Amino acid sequence: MQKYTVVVCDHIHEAGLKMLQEDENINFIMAADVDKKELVETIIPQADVAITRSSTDVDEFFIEHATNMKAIVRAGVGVDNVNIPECSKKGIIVMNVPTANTIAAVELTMTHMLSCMRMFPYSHDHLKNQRIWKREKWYGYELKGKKLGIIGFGNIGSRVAKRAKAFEMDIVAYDPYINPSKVTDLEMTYTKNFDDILACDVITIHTPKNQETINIIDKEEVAKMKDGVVLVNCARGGLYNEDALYDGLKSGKIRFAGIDVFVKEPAINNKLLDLDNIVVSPHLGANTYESQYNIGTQAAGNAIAAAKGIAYPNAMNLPIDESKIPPFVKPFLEMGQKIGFLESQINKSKIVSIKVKGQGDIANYIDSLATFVTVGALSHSTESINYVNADFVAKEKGIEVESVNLGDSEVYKNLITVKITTNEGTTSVSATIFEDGLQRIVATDGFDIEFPVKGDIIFFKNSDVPGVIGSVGTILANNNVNISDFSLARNEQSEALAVILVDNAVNDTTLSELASLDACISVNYARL
Ligand SMILES: NC(=O)C1=CN([C@@H]2O[C@H](COP(=O)(O)OP(=O)(O)OC[C@H]3O[C@@H](n4cnc5c(N)ncnc54)[C@H](O)[C@@H]3O)[C@@H](O)[C@H]2O)C=CC1
Ligand SMILES: O=C(O)C(=O)COP(=O)(O)O
Repeated sequence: MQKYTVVVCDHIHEAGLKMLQEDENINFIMAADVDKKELVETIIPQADVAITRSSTDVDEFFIEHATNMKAIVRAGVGVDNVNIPECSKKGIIVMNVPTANTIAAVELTMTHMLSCMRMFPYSHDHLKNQRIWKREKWYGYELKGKKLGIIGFGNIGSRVAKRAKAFEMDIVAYDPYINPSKVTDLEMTYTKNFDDILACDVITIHTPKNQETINIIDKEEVAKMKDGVVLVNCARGGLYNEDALYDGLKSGKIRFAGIDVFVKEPAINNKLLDLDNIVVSPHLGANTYESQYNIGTQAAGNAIAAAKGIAYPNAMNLPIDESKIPPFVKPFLEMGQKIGFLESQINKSKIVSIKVKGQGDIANYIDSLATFVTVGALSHSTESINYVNADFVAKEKGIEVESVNLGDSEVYKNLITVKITTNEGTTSVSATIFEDGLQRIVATDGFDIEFPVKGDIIFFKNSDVPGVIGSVGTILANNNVNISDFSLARNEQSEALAVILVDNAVNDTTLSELASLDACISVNYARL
C-alpha cells in the first residue's frame, strides 16, 4: 500500500492528529517538540507534506532539506514566515487555513483593547499578587464615543469593527484593496487617507505582513498621532516598528499598547516588556479550543488530501484557483497542456520561446493557460515540472514565455494558439473546444486542418504532387499501422499536410520509410 509521510512541525489539536493517525495511507510523524534544526535536517527530508504554524520558519534552510515535499499546510492564516517563491521554485504547494481562527483573533483584539483602556492586567496584579486595594489608582477610559482606526478590513478587521460598533465606537477603516461599500454599508467611515487613521483614539491593525505593511506605523506616523493614543497589534510583529512603539510608549505619546505579536518570537527579551503601559500576550490570537479544533482538523484533512494528490485546498501558489474559475476554462487548460506536449515532440530540441495567444473569453485566463502549456512543453525534458514551478523552470532554462490576450474571437467562440520555437524551428497550433466538449486542433503551421487532440498522430508534409497519399497508405499498411483518421490540407506554396491518426504506436523504421518518399518535406510523430 502506498504510504505518505506527513510531518507535524508544531502543536495542532489532537482531533487533527487523530485523523492523521487513522488514515491507513499516512505515516505520521509528530515533531512539534523536536529542536528546529534537528527537525529540518533529519525529519523534513522524509516528508511528503508538512503541517506548520508560526513557530516553524519555512525558510531556505527548511526548503533545501524538503527534498520529497509536495505541499506545506500552514495551520493558520499568516504565511509571512513561509518563503513562498522558494517553495514555488521547488514545486512545493503552499496552503493555509484562512478563516478557522478568525473569531479567536477578533476576540483577542477586543480583549487587548479593553485591557488597554482599563489597564486591567495591572489592577489585577495589584490586588491579586501585591494584595493592594487602591481603587483611586485605576481610572481607565471608555470605548464608547472613541474613534477606532482599523488598518486592514478583511476577515478579522471587519469583525473587530462590528464588535467595536456594539461598544458605540466610531469606526474609520483604511484598506485600499476592498470595495469601500464593505465599510460604508455598515455605517462606518472608509478612508483612503492614512492620516485619518493616525487621528484616531485607538488604532488596531489586521493586515498581512509584507513589504508594504512592515513599519506601516513608524516614528513619523507616531509623531502625527493624538497624544494618549492606544495601539493594538494582534496581527504581526513589525507592522508597528518596535522602536517607534517603545519610544512612543516611553514618552507617553502612546498611552497604552496591547501587543500579541513581536518581530522575534519567542519574545522573552523584547524591550517592550520592560514598559509599564503595555499589555502583552505570547502570540495567542489563534489559541482558543474552538479555533484550534477547526484549524487542526482542517489542516490534517488538507494535508491528507495533498499527500494523496487529491486536492490542494487554499493553495496559495497555484497559477489558478480552481474554485474561482468558470467551468469552461479547465478543459482549455488541459488542452493547452496537451498542445504544449504535442509541439515539444515535433521539434525535439531546446525550446527557446513559448507564445500563447487567446481569443474569446478564454483570453482572460491566458497567463494560467501559458503555465499549463509550459508544463506540457517541458514535461518530457524536465521530470520535476509542475504548475507551481513552471514559470521558474522556464526562466531558469532561458525560455521566454509570452501570453497575449487578443480579445474577441471571430470564427470560434474561443481559440487558443500556441507557438513554440526551438533551436530547430517553429511550430504553431490553434485549437478550440466545441459545444459538445470536443477538443479540436483547427490549424497548424499555416494549414487549416482539423483533427482531435488525442492519440498517435503522424504529421506528413509533402510537395503537392500526385500519388503521395497512396504511397503513405501503403507504407503504413506494410508496417501494420492502422489509420483511424486522415485529414489533408494544402497551402499556397504548393505544399500539403496530412495529419494521420493511427491506432497504435509508430516505430522509427516506419517513420524513416515515410521520410524516404521523394515528395516528403518532413515527417513528425507525436503521442498524446
Ligand atoms: N495573532 C494571531 O495569532 C493571528 C494573527 N493573524 C494575522 O492577521 C492577519 C489578517 O488576517 P485576516 O483578517 O484573516 O486576513 P484577510 O486576508 O482576511 O485580511 C487582510 C486585509 O488586509 C488588507 N490589506 C492588505 N494590505 C494592506 C495595506 N497595505 N493597507 C491596508 N490594508 C491592507 C487586505 O485588503 C485585507 O482586507 C493575518 O495576515 C495574520 O498575519 C491572523 C490570525 C491569528
Ligand atoms: O494564523 C495566524 O496567522 C496566526 O498568527 C496564528 O499563528 P499560530 O498558528 O498560533 O502560530
